[in-house]
Amino acid sequence: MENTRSYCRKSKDVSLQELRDMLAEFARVRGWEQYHSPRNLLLALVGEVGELSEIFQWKGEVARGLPNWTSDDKEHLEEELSDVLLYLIQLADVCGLDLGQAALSKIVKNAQKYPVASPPTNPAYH
Ligand SMILES: Nc1ccn([C@H]2C[C@H](O)[C@@H](COP(=O)(O)OP(=O)(O)OP(=O)(O)O)O2)c(=O)n1
Repeated sequence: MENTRSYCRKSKDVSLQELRDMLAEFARVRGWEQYHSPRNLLLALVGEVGELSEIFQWKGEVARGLPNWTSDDKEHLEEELSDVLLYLIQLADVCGLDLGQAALSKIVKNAQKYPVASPPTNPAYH
């Protein structure tokens, strides 16, 4: 499992559980579990959110689909988004939480809070 080729397999769908297990193994074989406390992972996550923000900084509004971005720019964005996701998954894991189930529950809650029949403007912005 701990080889680059197994990380690079092309998969149509990858589950949060699969990513969680790969990350746990990644940390375990490097002896990094001791550093992966909830607080440290949260700080790492926030740091990566900062790196993600830098990509958009000073660019002005960006069109959906990023039509004018180079493939290098898009690859950089993919990497920073992944860093955020991977730290988020690890944070949930070391907190003993099931992030996939939590997200599903939150989507249900969101739908109840913002029913389709509510006014046309999104109340979250008011
Ligand atoms: N203790 C660590 C260190 C790294 N990673 C993983 C999660 C992220 O996906 C990635 C972060 O690695 P870097 O700290 O090297 O950050 P970047 O990839 O953003 O590199 P740089 O900051 O040089 O752009 O590696 C991890 O799980 N645990």
